[in-house]
Amino acid sequence: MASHDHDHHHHHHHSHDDGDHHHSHHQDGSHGGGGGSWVGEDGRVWHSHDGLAPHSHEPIYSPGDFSKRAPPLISRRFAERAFTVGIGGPVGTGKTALMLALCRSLREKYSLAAVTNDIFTKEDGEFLIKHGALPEERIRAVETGGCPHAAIREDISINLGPLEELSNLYKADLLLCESGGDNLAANFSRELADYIIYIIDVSGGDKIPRKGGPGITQADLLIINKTDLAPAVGADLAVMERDALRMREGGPFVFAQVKHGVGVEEIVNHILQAWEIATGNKRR
Ligand SMILES: Nc1nc2c(ncn2[C@@H]2O[C@H](COP(=O)(O)OP(=O)(O)OP(=O)(O)O)[C@@H](O)[C@H]2O)c(=O)[nH]1
Repeated sequence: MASHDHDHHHHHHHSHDDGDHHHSHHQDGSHGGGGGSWVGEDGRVWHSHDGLAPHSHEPIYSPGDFSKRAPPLISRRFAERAFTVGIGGPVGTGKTALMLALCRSLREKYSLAAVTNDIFTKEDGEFLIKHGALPEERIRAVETGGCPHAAIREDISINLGPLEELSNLYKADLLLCESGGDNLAANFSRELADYIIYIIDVSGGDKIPRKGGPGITQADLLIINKTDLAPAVGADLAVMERDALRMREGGPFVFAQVKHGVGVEEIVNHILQAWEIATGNKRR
C-alpha cells in the first residue's frame, strides 16, 4: 500500500543547523496549491487544503494483514531524526493521555520530544504542556485541518519538519507523534513512524477490533484502552481479545487504562524493545 505519493518527500532538504525547515513549504510544483481538487496524471483525485501539500487518498479495499505490514525502513538514519513512535486512533480513545503517560515514564532516562496533531486547534499540545509532560519547548502542536490522516500518511512533511527540528535541538532518543483523532482507516506511514501504536477504547463496544482497518491490523502494537469502562458499556473483553488476536494474526495488543497507569509499563516495554532493535542501543 505504500505508494508513489511519497516521492516528493524524498527530495527534502536535511539541513538542521539553521533551525529552519523546508518541509511545510515544499510543493511538487506541478499542481499549484490553491485548494479544490483535480485528477492527476496517475488518475487519482488530488486535493490541497489547510496548508497540506497536494495529496490524494489511497483507496483501501481490505483491512490488511499484520504479517504484511510495512517493515522498518532500512534507510532510516536516527542521527537525522530520532526513533519516532506514532500514536493513532479514533477520536477520544486516549492518545493524549498515552502521550502524557509515556512522557512521564520515559523522560528521566531518555531525551524526548513530542509533536501533536489536531484538526483545528492546538489543544492536545496545550494539554501536554499544562500537565508538564515535557518542558514546553520540546512540545510542538501542528494543526492539520480537515485531513488528519493525510498528515500521517500521504503528506507527512507537516510532521517531519518539527520532528527533525526537535530531534536535533534536544539530541532526542525518542520522538512521540500523536495523530489527530480519525476513523478506522487512518494509519501511519512507515516513513514517519518507526513504531506504530494504534489505540482504541472499549466505549464504542466490543465490536471495534473485528471491524479491522489498517491501524487495527497493521499497527506494531494495538492498545485497547479504558477497560475500566467495560462494565458500563457492556463490552466483553474476552471478545475483544479474541477478535484482536484474530485480526492481527496474533500480533501484540495490550489492555490498558492509560489514565490510571494500567498497562503503561507493558506499552513502554514494547516501545523500548523496538527502539533497541532499530537503533542498536541498550535501554537505560
Ligand atoms: N475511564 C477512562 N478514561 C480515560 C482513559 N484514558 C483516557 N481517558 C479519558 O478519555 C478522554 C479522552 O482522552 P484523550 O487522551 O484526550 O483522547 P484522544 O484520543 O487524545 O482524543 P482526541 O485527540 O480528541 O482524538 C479524556 O477525558 C481522558 O481523561 C482510561 O483509561 N479510562
